[in-house]
Amino acid sequence: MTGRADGPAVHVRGLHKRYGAKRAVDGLDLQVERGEIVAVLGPNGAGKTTTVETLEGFRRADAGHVRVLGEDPATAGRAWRSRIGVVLQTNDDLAEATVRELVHHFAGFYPAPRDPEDVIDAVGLREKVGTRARQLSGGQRRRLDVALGVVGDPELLFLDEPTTGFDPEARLEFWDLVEGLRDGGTTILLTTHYLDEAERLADRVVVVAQGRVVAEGTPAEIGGRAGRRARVRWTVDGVGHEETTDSPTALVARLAATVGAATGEVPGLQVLRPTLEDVYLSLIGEAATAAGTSTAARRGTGTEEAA
Ligand SMILES: Nc1ncnc2c1ncn2[C@@H]1O[C@H](COP(=O)(O)OP(=O)(O)OP(=O)(O)O)[C@@H](O)[C@H]1O
Repeated sequence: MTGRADGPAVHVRGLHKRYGAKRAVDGLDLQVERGEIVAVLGPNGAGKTTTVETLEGFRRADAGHVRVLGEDPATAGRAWRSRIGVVLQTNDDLAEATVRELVHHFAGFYPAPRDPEDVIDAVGLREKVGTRARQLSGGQRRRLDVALGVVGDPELLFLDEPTTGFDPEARLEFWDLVEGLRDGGTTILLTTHYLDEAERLADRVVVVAQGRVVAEGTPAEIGGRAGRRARVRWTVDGVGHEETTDSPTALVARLAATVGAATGEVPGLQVLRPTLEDVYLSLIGEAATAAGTSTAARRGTGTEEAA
């Protein structure tokens, strides 16, 4: 196998893709290092699927430099494809086959697959090995999709909204599975609308809006999250108080010495730090405002010209 550890897994500069007049991807840059889990977040229509499908070789870019495992997906051949894993929805044509038959069958497509029985264990389908695909629940079916995506032992795995429709317990188990794949050396590019999923799994988060990256960083630091001010709440005689501060520990110590002096407790005390969701919503809000302003500016110019 060539260069399993060479260069970034994904290197994209200035990716553009239009559908008619719609700029779905508008100058997007993205880098994924080997061994990372990167989560791509963004509102509906931001261009995530278009980007990911371009990286998978299913769509052609209009412009830009795209390298996935060192090759251009638009021209890469079968050997390259066997090094990436794509989790597709289980094809209905295969619904009569059992879990075991499908995982073994797919393993046969790859030059150096994982042991199919290990994969069945890893996705938690041991009890369902003899069950036909059409008889699986939605969450079990998605696990089967993942099994088929990883059985080839990919270097790079694309997971597109993998836990949509999962119950909470299944999501937790799935997250363990993804972390196990990362610990085994698989690079993972994840798209998700679940911010808790990104926070739990991602080494880095990339926020896409209007076809571009508007922010990226670790879940703890993206958008200046680590430096954002904390809100401290407490109550005195049933009346709520709130203060925003850079030094919540000092404020809490002061409250303990004053409000809490008599009982040793500060009633209703809460220290609230910005969540990933707070930061994400403000980032895409800012991006929408900026885009709205520039659209309005363009429209204004157009109107003047027409008048
Ligand atoms: N085949 C297509 N033909 C025309 N327009 C398309 C096509 N695919 C996507 N688009 C448009 O391109 C834009 C980006 O779509 P894309 O599916 O990449 O977004 P997304 O970020 O994946 O959204 P979601 O979170 O809803 O899956 C949208 O405005 C969409 O309507």
